[in-house]
Amino acid sequence: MPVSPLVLSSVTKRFGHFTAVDNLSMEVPEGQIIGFLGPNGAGKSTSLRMALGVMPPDDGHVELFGRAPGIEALKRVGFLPEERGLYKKMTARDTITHFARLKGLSANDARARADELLQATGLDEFSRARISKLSKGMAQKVQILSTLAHRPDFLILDEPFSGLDPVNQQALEDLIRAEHDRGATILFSTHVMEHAERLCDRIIMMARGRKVLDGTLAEAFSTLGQGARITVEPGFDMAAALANTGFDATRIADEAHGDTWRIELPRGREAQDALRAALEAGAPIRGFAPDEARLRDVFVSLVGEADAEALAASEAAEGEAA
Ligand SMILES: Nc1ncnc2c1ncn2[C@@H]1O[C@H](COP(=O)(O)OP(=O)(O)OP(=O)(O)O)[C@@H](O)[C@H]1O
Repeated sequence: MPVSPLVLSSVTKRFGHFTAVDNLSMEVPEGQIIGFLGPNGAGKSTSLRMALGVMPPDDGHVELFGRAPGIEALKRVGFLPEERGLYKKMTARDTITHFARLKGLSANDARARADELLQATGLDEFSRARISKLSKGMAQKVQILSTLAHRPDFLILDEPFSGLDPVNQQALEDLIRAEHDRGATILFSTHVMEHAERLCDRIIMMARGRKVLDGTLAEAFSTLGQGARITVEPGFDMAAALANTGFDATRIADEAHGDTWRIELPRGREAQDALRAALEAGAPIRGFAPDEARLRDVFVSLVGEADAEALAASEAAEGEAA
């Protein structure tokens, strides 16, 4: 049996009276891409810091490649922290070379690897530019390349997509797939569920320090029954309107043009039946579609509206920052 790169067993972390991570157990098996999901403040970064041994848990224990986190295991890890930061006066090439050397590559190998990565990601013409001259997104790409320069067996990326524009987000998805094809195991945190939907073998969802889901994408979607989506004028309470019809409604998005509700379909009833019930209940309908479940719907259905609002707030904060 191969040793899993990471196992957390009943790990808890408190800050004063506040429990940031509550009795978390999770495993990252070799060769998988795992998405670690949840809104800001869910406890993702704290869990990753404990995984690396940067912060000891108050309870429970951590195994990185089968042992308590230590120097040998950490050589096999590439970690992108949430706090970004590079030496501003170094060039892009020297930065990547420097990090690769710190992790044990020879000077020649490190430089060759820096050149290869800069070329593969379209940054070769900036290879001799100082970090201070690069855009924020480009500097972040250089930091990501520095994280994987030593060809780590295990990549731990804390919010790697945050701060990148859509083109660079796509490029990063491609890079993660390429690293996976090279044989790396990958754990990345995000509050943007769509990246996980496209990339992951498995996902682990967190809310308020607790794990709320751990499984394959198919398993995640199977927690939702069949459904329909109905968009109504803002403010209309679909849950109340359908209260006696046998359909459960959860608001999944509120936008200027209307509120979208997901209607859970009991066995044997169709999306059209839900539409009919909504019309009979006087709903001011603006849109209707049989449901194509998304991961964020799984999250909302598992954690309820309060945490769903926290997720929406994280996404909004990201939009402002980008
Ligand atoms: N060193 C600390 N001292 C006190 N509270 C902390 C500390 N680190 C984290 N917290 C709190 O623990 C909670 C979990 O934070 P954490 O950073 O792990 O969440 P997260 O899911 O990674 O979200 P984010 O993306 O915002 O970092 C938050 O409420 C945060 O304020």
